[in-house]
Amino acid sequence: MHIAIVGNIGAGKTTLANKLAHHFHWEVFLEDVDHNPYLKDFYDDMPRWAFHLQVYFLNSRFRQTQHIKKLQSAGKGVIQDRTIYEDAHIFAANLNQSGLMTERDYQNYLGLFESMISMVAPPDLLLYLRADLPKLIQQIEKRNRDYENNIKIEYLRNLNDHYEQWISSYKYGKLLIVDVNHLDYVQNPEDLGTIIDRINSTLFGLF
Ligand SMILES: Nc1ncnc2c1ncn2[C@@H]1O[C@H](COP(=O)(O)OP(=O)(O)O)[C@@H](O)[C@H]1O
Ligand SMILES: Nc1ncnc2c1ncn2[C@H]1C[C@H](O)[C@@H](COP(=O)(O)O)O1
Repeated sequence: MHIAIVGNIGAGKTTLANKLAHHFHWEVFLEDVDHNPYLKDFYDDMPRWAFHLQVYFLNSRFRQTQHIKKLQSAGKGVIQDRTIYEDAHIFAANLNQSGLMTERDYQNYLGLFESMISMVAPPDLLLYLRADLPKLIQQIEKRNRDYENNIKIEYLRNLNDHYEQWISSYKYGKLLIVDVNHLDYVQNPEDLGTIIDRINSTLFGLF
């Protein structure tokens, strides 16, 4: 079983991924953030580092999918924090449309993505954490990563628009949308229980 958690920056993916992995006794795959050699530079100068960062994330995410595939064939359950689809359909697309990644670099990137995606199996369940801008901003501030302090509201809004568009046409498998605007699964175990019930119901028909 493979559940992938998707959503904008600060939506609560990592927090939920860890909690679900603990609950189901499955392995968790987090993003390569702390050792990412481009992320800080990217936030300082997006046009300069957009292509480098996208190639880095794409490769890191592709490796992760191959690792997940092996675990799945060994019968293990996996929770994944963010997917390779978001790199291309959300982040790279947004950078290109916002004029922060040239058409030449974007087409080059897409070529690479297309070559890789045929070898990627979609998750059994895609769990989308939908959050409005105030919730995202509040949680990004709460997490307080230096390099995210100057993220523009416009950037988050554009990403949210891309998420909504992508989710509305997602057809690779089961999809569960969770509105996290009024959920606090950090403090409130009942909120976590509600999400777990919905996962069980969507995946196994249980409640
Ligand atoms: N539903 C929630 N309610 C309250 N706080 C949350 C919730 N989800 C996440 N947080 C907090 O918000 C911050 C960002 O969450 P995180 O899981 O790192 O988001 P993401 O991985 O989507 O970027 C963390 O400090 C986390 O504890
Ligand atoms: N593909 C990506 N392009 C640009 N930025 C990305 C990409 N994937 C992740 N990120 C950034 C967004 C955040 O600053 C960190 C971690 O993501 P988070 O949603 O907080 O887990 O990496």
